[in-house]
Amino acid sequence: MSLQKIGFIGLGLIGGSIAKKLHALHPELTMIATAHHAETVAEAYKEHLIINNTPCELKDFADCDYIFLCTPTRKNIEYLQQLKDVISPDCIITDVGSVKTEIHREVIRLGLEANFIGGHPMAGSEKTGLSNASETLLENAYYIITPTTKSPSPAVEELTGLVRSLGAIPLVLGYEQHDYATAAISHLPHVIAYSLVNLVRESDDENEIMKTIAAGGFKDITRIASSSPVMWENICLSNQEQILKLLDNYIHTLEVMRTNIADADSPALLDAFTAAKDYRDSITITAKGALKNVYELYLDLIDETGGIATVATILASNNLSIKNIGIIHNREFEGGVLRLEMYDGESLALAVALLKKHHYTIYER
Ligand SMILES: NC(=O)C1=CN([C@@H]2O[C@H](COP(=O)(O)OP(=O)(O)OC[C@H]3O[C@@H](n4cnc5c(N)ncnc54)[C@H](O)[C@@H]3O)[C@@H](O)[C@H]2O)C=CC1
Ligand SMILES: O=C(O)C(=O)Cc1ccc(O)cc1
Repeated sequence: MSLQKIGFIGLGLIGGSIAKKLHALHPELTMIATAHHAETVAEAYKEHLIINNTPCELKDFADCDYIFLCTPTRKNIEYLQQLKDVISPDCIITDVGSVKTEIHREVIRLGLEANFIGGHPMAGSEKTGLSNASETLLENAYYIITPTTKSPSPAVEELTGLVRSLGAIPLVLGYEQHDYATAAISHLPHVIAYSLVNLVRESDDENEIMKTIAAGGFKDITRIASSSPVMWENICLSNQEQILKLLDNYIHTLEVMRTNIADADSPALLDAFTAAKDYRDSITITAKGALKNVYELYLDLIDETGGIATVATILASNNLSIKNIGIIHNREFEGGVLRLEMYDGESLALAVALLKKHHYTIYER
């Protein structure tokens, strides 16, 4: 590719994953980075991702074609001001932050619109840091791109191509539209998960009975409460306005739910639960959802030696590669099932058909 030098400010889960994939694709690319912890930079150097073994100074970013801002949202904004006087005229600064309006407003205030294109990969997890970064993290995930009114079209096309080369699905959106949507599908759920965990923490007794018996449902909806507190404090303040709007609506929904439970209003409860179930069930595993697509199936494993090998052989002999495999034991699948993850929707459909032909019971979701 024509790009020669890429700089990273922040090299954690997201910055690290982008750097790892770019390095795998283009080992000749020169990459540099700075991060809060010098060890992160040293580690990235050891992995041959970057050419500096101690954190760069900002002046080192002067000849970068692209600079990826990959720190918490409010920190990214602080870097804009400092980069303004450093970057070359053709440099594109892009960020991966979860909120877009605030950074776009700062870009406009600083007159940096011709040098900025916003970005937000809709992939990630509750984990942090370079050690959890992976070159496959962004595969099949939407990557939202928010150009400014002055972002050069060739640069937008180039970034779109770069995003595609990371294995992600580029989607251009306006920054305000982005922030309302992500407040609903990402930011509010994190606020709810953190609050629910705190409610249980405060309600538990000294023997921690609640914690001990916490089952799949609680764990499913609170996994994201293990996310980085600093990152989420930043997001809540960066997208305060949109989160508050949706939080108010959500509090109202909870009040209605409370009234229906207090009034023992069965029809109202059934209506609410059925509407939610129908909508949730319509978010299929193969549809391009907001987050990374997972092409998975579950099957009852025949309880015999070599059971997993038999399944793997059926798939392999039909040229189907398994991306991930594991045994699940939980209440939902009482006997335990085998979980298989395939690379794409077509492979998933073929795998389902083949295994059904071999009389396996398949569960899709
Ligand atoms: N974690 C996730 O699932 C996703 C996160 N994001 C966004 O990506 C950005 C980075 O998040 P993660 O990579 O998950 O976080 P992380 O905690 O894994 O990494 C953050 C990186 O920023 C560095 N950093 C923090 N403060 C700094 C400072 N003042 N100067 C220089 N470096 C600093 C840290 O040293 C670390 O390298 C955030 O803006 C977040 O909103 C976007 C999509 C998904
Ligand atoms: O862990 C999860 O399920 C996430 O929701 C990850 C995530 C966190 C922040 C984002 O801006 C986008 C994705």
